Amino acid sequence: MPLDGSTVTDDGRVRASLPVIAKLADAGARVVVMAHLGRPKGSPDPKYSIKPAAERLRELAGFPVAIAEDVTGDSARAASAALGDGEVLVLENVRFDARETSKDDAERAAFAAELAALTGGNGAYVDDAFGAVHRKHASVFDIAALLPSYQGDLVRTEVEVLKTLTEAPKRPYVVVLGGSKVSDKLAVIDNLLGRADHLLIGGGMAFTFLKAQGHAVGGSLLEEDQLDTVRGYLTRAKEVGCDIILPTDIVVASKFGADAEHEILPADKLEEGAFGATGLGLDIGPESGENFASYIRSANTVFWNGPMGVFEIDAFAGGTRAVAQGLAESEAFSVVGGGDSAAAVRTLGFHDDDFGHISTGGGASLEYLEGKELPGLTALDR
Ligand SMILES: Nc1ncnc2c1ncn2[C@@H]1O[C@H](COP(=O)(O)OP(=O)(O)O)[C@@H](O)[C@H]1O
Ligand SMILES: O=C(OP(=O)(O)O)[C@H](O)COP(=O)(O)O
Repeated sequence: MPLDGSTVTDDGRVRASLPVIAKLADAGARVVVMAHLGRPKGSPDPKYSIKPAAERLRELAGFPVAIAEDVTGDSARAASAALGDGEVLVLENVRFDARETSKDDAERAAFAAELAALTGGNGAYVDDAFGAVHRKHASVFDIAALLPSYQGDLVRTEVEVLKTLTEAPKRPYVVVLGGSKVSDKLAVIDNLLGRADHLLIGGGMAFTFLKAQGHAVGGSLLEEDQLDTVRGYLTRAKEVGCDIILPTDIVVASKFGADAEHEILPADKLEEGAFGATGLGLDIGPESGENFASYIRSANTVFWNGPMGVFEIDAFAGGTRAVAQGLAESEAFSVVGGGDSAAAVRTLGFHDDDFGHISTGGGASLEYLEGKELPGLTALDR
């Protein structure tokens, strides 16, 4: 009974996970899907329940998909024991159990053993969760020590595409970074500096760069403790000949919300507007969007991770739309990475074929590009 570790979160990821699950089920396997969603703090927060994604999977699949009420508890054990050949069971969010993400090897191993036991002891593990291959988690890493383990088609395809970016990117190579997981992404910039020709920075992390240059950023996202690191990046970028391009204008809002008042301000005068020191920078401005798009149009390779602003609210979607439009018009080979970036381009009405490849892993693809060892991949080699 194979286990399939898939990050079935948004619709794009559900669709991306479906082929491997369907292939295993069609071959008559009993498939237990281990999936995570969001970052719950190791307890069952209904906001992060996997059920809506599992129901979506059921709709798309056209074959029986059972949904467990827990991860490795009574419900999961009973449902896995009742699975027939060619049937699929989706466990509740594996991150509802704190041992999934524990730093303690023994705790993770114990949880992995409970997951592996759901196969009845004679199963296999298929890792198709590309979005989580950079995590040393029980359902990604530890379980591979307990069961014969295989790479899923999604993971294989993602790695093949990313290899083309690390081995011989056609230049100019432009990397566009945004989003809100700022501390995750700052760390990868160090490595990208030596590889990309132009690094365009929008989204939440732009404010740590603007602040590092001495500008006030009001109430915008900011990682104070990363300022020295960012200053180091700015210096090193000059030394290695990589241009770091920051927004020159910002959409500043009175508060976070669809009904917020907002205005466009020069990036070096963010506190001089109507909302003073409490204004929130929620998108790059139109001048920056056009500038970013022009770099993208003249690139031969583009990697994009993270929306340029709070694209979920129309007033703050302009920067993300401009970058997506630039990509759709560009001849470059492009990779869009990250669950939210993929969701953004689809929400804004772009189609998958406007881009070279839409990756299901934001953090994972960044760490791959950095050349880091990814636990989910090394576990399979082992
Ligand atoms: N300036 C900003 N301030 C606050 N949130 C932002 C800003 N820019 C982008 N975001 C948010 O970042 C989120 C996506 O970030 P992240 O999870 O890092 O991206 P991904 O999943 O693509 O790697 C979106 O929900 C978006 O609203
Ligand atoms: O959403 C995900 O990745 P992404 O936001 O980096 O694309 C994955 O599910 C990994 O999530 P994590 O960053 O909470 O480990």
